[in-house]
Amino acid sequence: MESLSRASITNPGTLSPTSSSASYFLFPRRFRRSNGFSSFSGNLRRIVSRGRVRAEIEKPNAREIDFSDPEWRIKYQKDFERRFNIPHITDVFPDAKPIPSTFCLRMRTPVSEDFAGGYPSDEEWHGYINNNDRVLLKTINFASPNSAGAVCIDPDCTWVEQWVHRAGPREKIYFKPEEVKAAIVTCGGLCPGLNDVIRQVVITLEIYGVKSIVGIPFGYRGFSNSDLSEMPLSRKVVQNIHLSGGSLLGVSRGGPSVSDIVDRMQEKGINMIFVLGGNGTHAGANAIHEECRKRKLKVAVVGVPKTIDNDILLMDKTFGFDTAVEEAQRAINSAYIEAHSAYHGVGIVKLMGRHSGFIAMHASLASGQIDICLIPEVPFQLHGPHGVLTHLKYLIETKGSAVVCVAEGAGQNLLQKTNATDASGNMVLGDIGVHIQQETKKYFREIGVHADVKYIDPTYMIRACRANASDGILCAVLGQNAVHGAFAGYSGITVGICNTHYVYFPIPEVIAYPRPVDPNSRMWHRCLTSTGQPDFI
Ligand SMILES: Nc1ncnc2c1ncn2[C@@H]1O[C@H](COP(=O)(O)OP(=O)(O)O)[C@@H](O)[C@H]1O
Ligand SMILES: O=P(O)(O)OC[C@H]1O[C@](O)(COP(=O)(O)O)[C@@H](O)[C@@H]1O
Ligand SMILES: [Mg+2]
Repeated sequence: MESLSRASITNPGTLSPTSSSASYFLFPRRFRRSNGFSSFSGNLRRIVSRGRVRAEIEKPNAREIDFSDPEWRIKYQKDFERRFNIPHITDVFPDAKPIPSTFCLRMRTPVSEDFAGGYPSDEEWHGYINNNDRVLLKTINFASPNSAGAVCIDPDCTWVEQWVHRAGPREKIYFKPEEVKAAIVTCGGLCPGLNDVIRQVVITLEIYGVKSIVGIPFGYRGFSNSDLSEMPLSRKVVQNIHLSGGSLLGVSRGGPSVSDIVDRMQEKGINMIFVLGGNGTHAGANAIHEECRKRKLKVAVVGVPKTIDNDILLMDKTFGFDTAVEEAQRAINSAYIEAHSAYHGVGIVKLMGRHSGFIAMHASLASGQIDICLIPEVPFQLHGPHGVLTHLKYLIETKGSAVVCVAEGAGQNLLQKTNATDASGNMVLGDIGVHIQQETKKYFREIGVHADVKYIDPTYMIRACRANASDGILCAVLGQNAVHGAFAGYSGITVGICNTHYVYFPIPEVIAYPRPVDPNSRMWHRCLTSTGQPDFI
């Protein structure tokens, strides 16, 4: 099978160091891991003053910013508005005429059982949102770059309003429901909540009156394998799917080229596609959107970010993350009980997080049972006087037991590189959990101290769970908003939650690089306060 060609994502240039009070540097090399994204480098910066990290500098815009220009703030805002503008069908079809929305809130029960004729309604008001509604992206006005967790644009941390588009149903729509053939595809790894999103997309499409809804089996691969046929979807089919984990449609990595996908879409007459997946899937979705524009096809491509790793930029969180953190508690608690009940017990739990340690950080904080939390963003040594193993010895001597939580992408510099990639082009990581387990056993054997080491890897058990209540709600809102976005005529967008409000983002802005845990953030500080761990460098 031909491998999917990589979309090129705009690389947002560099920020010019214009202030004498601060110097700028890029995040160290470890933040520039290759995951197949051409643009994942050099976007995160920090202000350093007298060797100390003060604030994190925001991703700059495409042009260099000259902070000595009195107009820089206005210019930045204008550029921000341009970057976060969401692509619309009328960009390519200026003559496209909108029609009044068929989405309605108050409905009468349809006469037939199939719901596909849409729901009759007598009501005039349906809770539409205005196209010009906006949501504030950043809500803290940092008074100083020294304020903990400060994220700044300039060295003085000037307040700059950044507005993004509010999600929701619009009064006017750009697709006639009877002319829509909608498809849903789920790509990448599993994540709790996929079925919840599929369900809401289908239900909402039916409310608009769409009759033709299909699921593409096994991710983008479903577009190329002739033995995989599309799955007809309706409210009846999806009614109970959220009661189990996984994806009704199946998932996969790799697949056909973007041009082949769009060929298949044309053959099948698909003009609305909902793409559920992580940063790789979204890169694909954006490339599909671009290809449709190039071919002058009136197609809406809308993403719903899916990743338990929570590594999509600018969002409060992605669906499935809460469930993953909650489910991780069971593994951590087991590790704690094992360690606590053994003489000199050491429990080690590995959690997912290829580039980002969000699950490990939140699960450690939530459990209150973790002594050492190791994440990809914070380097550590195992050996030596400041290493993890020396601290484990100290914990065993003082507390009698210890529990370690490690994210799968942590400490990769300590392992032999495999240089292998999966079908999607993601680096295959070395197993840091097994490595720490082996090194811990070896270390205590060598120093002649008894240690009872137990290792738990619950990663696939966590991923296969059904969504918890809070993720269930998030999935429902995101699924509904994805459909509203498509009908409103937007394409190349994705949905997200931002300061508890729901928004549309242009895809490239949220996948420019995998969102990392900021070691300068309050949340990481809180995690350190909870574990009481020292630096391991
Ligand atoms: N840069 C890219 N351009 C186009 N498609 C991509 C790109 N990166 C990944 N994909 C495709 O997206 C799908 C999912 O990607 P993957 O990285 O495995 O998962 P995720 O979307 O969860 O990050 C795969 O079918 C893969 O081939
Ligand atoms: O074994 P698989 O299916 O490749 O999945 C492993 C990966 O899945 C993840 O949980 C999520 O990855 P995606 O967001 O790409 O689906 C990663 O943390 C992990 O490396
Ligand atoms: Mg990914």
